[in-house]
Amino acid sequence: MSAAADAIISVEGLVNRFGADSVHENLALEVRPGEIIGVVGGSGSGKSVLMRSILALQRPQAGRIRVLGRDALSFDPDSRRFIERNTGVLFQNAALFSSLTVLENVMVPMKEHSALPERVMRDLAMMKIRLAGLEPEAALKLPAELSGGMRKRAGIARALALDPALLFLDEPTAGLDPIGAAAFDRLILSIQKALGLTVFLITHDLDTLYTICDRVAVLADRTVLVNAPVDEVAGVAHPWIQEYFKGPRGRAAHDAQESR
Ligand SMILES: Nc1ncnc2c1ncn2[C@@H]1O[C@H](COP(=O)(O)OP(=O)(O)OP(=O)(O)O)[C@@H](O)[C@H]1O
Repeated sequence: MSAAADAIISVEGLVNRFGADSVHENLALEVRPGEIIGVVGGSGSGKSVLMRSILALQRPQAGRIRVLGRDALSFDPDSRRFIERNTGVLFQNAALFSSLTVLENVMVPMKEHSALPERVMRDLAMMKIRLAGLEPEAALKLPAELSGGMRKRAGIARALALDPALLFLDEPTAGLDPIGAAAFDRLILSIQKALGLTVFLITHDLDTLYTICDRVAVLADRTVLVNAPVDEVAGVAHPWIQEYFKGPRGRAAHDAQESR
């Protein structure tokens, strides 16, 4: 079987343009089952647009996108539902419903996609809340009553509500202090291992790349320049890559990994 056939996400020939602005031209990306792929690139390089295209929240001008063996750009409602049912997403601001408690937020996808009795949904939602590292008391709180880190954990619990095969995380450690960010990295890794998930992770956080990502895809020049293990990527002779990985923060993250 070819690598493309093995891929859990496969993107080919992707084109995204907004008016005269071209964001992606002939972009290709493959994500393998069970890996954590870190997606990096400068601000405005099109990381979120790529994630939104894969999730069919945004229609590209051209390209083929397959997710879990289905055509992600198909209008067929069964394919759409299958992908939605098997995909969890943590958006940048966690995007929780502000008038619902954490527990109710986690139950939203269950109510939409399953016919389980309310009591069973509650028990399952409590399991996800614990899995995301929240105390059970957090379940009855509103998002506004939580810290930023706890809101992200609540967002993870909701993303895991339907036991997805694929988890999308948009800058999960943004806005967290370094200790909170390191704890969140550990959480992502432990959940990924426990559940055998494939994780698509947009980040600017070099520590995240070095500590938990199996491969790193760099978006630059409107395409994926390279998709490889972090040490290989850091050696690629491209101005943005060199500035990012060999600048003071990149060197510190690399040295921290070496001393682990
Ligand atoms: N709906 C839209 N309409 C017009 N332009 C858009 C739209 N969505 C994104 N863009 C543009 O596409 C480009 C890529 O945006 P995107 O949000 O994907 O960047 P990013 O790599 O995620 O950036 P950041 O790291 O700052 O979050 C930007 O120039 C942005 O202004």
